[in-house]
Amino acid sequence: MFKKLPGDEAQHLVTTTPDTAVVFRPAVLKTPAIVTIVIFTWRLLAGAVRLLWRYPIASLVAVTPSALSWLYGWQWGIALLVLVPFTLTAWRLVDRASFLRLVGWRLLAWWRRVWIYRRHWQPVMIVSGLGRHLRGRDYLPRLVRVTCNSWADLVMVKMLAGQSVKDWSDRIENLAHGFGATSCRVTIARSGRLLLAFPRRDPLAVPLPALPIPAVASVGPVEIGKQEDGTPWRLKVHGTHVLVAGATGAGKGSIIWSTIRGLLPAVRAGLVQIWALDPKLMELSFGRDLFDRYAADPAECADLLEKAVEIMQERAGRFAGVQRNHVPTVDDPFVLVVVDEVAFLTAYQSDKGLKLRISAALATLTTQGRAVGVGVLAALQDPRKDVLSIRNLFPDKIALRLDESEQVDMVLGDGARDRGALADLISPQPDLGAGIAYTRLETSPEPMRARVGYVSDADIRDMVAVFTADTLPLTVEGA
Ligand SMILES: Nc1ncnc2c1ncn2[C@@H]1O[C@H](COP(=O)(O)OP(=O)(O)OP(=O)(O)O)[C@@H](O)[C@H]1O
Repeated sequence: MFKKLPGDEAQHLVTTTPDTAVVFRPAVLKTPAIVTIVIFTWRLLAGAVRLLWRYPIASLVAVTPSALSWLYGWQWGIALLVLVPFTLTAWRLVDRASFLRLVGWRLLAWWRRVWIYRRHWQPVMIVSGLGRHLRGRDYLPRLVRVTCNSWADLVMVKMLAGQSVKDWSDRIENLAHGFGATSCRVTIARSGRLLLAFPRRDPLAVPLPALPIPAVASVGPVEIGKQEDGTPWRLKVHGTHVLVAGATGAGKGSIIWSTIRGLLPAVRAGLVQIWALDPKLMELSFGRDLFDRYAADPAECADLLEKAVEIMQERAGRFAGVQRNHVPTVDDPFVLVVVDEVAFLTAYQSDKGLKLRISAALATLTTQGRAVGVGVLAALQDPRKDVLSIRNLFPDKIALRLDESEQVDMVLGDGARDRGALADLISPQPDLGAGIAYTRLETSPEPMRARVGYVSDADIRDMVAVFTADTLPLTVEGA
């Protein structure tokens, strides 16, 4: 309220340098007290109206006990003060979900707005360079609204005129630390307005066990883990191609196995075939019985990829002019080509002939396969362009823990790290960071943080056991 006015600065300009003959003192005009009183009264009234307008319920809660005491006696005011928290606690115990939706998150948002964001807004904006202090006056972006959900505070901000989204995305670390959060995600709400997400807690801090094998045979997005907001992480594999990049031990195996696990009933029903390429001879050999085709030797891998291209071209010829999208059936199942450590077959392949054949087949599959029901799920450790030149042919990408910050944009596309995909900062400790990933889907530029379930060796053995014993559920989606 007691902001410095521009005139206040002038009072301190008293003289020039001591040895000069010219001394000047700016004229200071005394403002009559009544003008100051009117200004402050006006500000007080405007503030009260604004408060009522923005927080009608909170204002009502604050005003009602005083009004009751004044009208009917203090006992009524006290009774209300006891009754309201009692009722709210009872409501929370009986129906937590409706309490949180209607009251809990609003109260929390109000409290966090006042205690965290309003209190620290001015220093954080000035120090981070998002606000300006010019001639005694602060020019700050406006804090429009704070809302809360189960995992984060969502802060709507009106940028200063002339600011760009990049000015904000370059300062996500300043914002996160300034407001006491571990990270900050920036999204555009509408022209001139941004939505900043500050996670309050990390629902992905604890490893997730492997998800149960679904009861229904479906090729639809496969549930493989949990997203940061607590909702299931569903990975689409039919109708797209997915590239998974991560340093060694980041959890690439978990993504591959969780996807296979989710597709298992559909494989049993004949709607999906999984073709596995395992040049490292480690990851996929474990579940060989689950795959329709399996290759480890580079020459066999080249043959297998060319076979997939053949099926793709045969289907393309048959579907031309008849159907534009593939519907999985027993006659034309969805073929998922899973490649573990694709760079072994491309960049690190010493046989030039094989390397050319494999790269050409992969490029053909990733450019033409999705409409005819042939998809590629490829994992790699090193996302540099020379390691995998066809990186951009994968519409959907997943970045697990990466070694360097520059690799994030290589995998997820330009600007992904600035928007909050801090894949290089994921903990290398397996229980804290393995399986945590940022994904960027073809349909959305915003990176999403999630953790995949951990499919252990015992889980894979169980999968093979139920699959070979034919004890999987065989309910087909939509049947
Ligand atoms: N989803 C997960 N949740 C928790 N821990 C995990 C998860 N996935 C993997 N881990 C842990 O990380 C270790 C390494 O995982 P994994 O072998 O899948 O990584 P990778 O990226 O495939 O490594 P590499 O490139 O060396 O094959 C596992 O032994 C396990 O302890």
